[in-house]
Amino acid sequence: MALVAGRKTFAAGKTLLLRAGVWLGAEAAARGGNGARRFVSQRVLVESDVTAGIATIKFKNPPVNSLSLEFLTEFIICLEKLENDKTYRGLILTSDCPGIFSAGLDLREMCGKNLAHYAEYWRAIQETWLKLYLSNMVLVAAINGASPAGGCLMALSSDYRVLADNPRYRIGLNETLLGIVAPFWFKDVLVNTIGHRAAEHALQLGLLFQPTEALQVGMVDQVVPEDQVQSTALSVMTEWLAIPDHARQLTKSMMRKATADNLIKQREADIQNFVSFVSRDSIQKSLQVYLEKLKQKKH
Ligand SMILES: CCCCC/C=C\CCC/C=C/CC(=O)SCCNC(=O)CCNC(=O)[C@H](O)C(C)(C)COP(=O)(O)OP(=O)(O)OC[C@H]1O[C@@H](n2cnc3c(N)ncnc32)[C@H](O)[C@@H]1OP(=O)(O)O
Repeated sequence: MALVAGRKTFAAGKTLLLRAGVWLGAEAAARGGNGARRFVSQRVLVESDVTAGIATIKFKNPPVNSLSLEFLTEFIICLEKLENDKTYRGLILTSDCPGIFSAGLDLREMCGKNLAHYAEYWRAIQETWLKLYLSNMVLVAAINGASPAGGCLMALSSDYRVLADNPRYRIGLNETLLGIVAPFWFKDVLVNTIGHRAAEHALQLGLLFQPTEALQVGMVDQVVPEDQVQSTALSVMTEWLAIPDHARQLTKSMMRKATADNLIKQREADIQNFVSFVSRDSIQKSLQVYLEKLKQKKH
């Protein structure tokens, strides 16, 4: 396994510094005789079935799989490796943390940091979304836990969503509850998924849906017993992979390009918007209060 510190070039000629310890290793991990491979990085586990052409990424950033800059850096590298390796036609996204798919953006990346950090962080968020949303692979989200805000966006960016039937696993874009605003491209993805009226309602109220409600509103495609999430994701994947790649990929691109282009053409302005929004005193205060509430919940 190779541990490196280096630079990763992102779109718009910008760079994101890779933190020491990020896995870039080639297929260092175990390679079984049955075509199964397992890549190991610190926060992102990649298991793959080479024969089936299916990889599974398991988020492993305890306690809540928050989308920290370090997590995003590893995640983007894994996605790029899979995307560029024509062995893989399908990717399942799921969590290695019991009960949590992802808690969304890491609030600590948005609090008490300098402007350059906010800009770097937001660029990584944009990059992650663009890579997920425009992936040539079939993406199936096997949602095995709570999935608020940025966690919900990751699921919504997949082609199909299977959610575990557990009332504690709520999913939605709850930004307004934190006193912040979901950016326009989060909103666009939600509108594309559940329609304008339902999205307006959900976004203004910051609704987090229980599984049956999420199914009803169209935020997820299937709700299944918890122990069947992975097997269902796999059988959905098999169905989708039966479609010729070129036809499916062109269709996916036709459906998604305009939404992605909307961000691509104004990436820098979007970063500046985020930086000036999040660095306001009032927003910093709201985020701190929210984080404090999360901490106190336990006591
Ligand atoms: C007009 C122009 C507008 C432009 C604006 C542009 C952008 C602004 C908007 C940016 C978009 C943001 C999207 C987001 O993703 S914001 C993040 C939203 N996330 C949440 O609200 C989730 C919060 N967390 C929870 O609800 C729960 O933690 C849970 C995920 C349901 C899990 O519950 P539980 O298992 O009970 O765990 P705890 O609550 O006890 O948490 C354990 C531990 O983790 C910390 N933590 C939780 N969530 C986060 C997080 N998102 N970031 C950082 N840390 C988190 C929590 O504080 C606990 O820490 P301690 O162990 O230290 O107490």
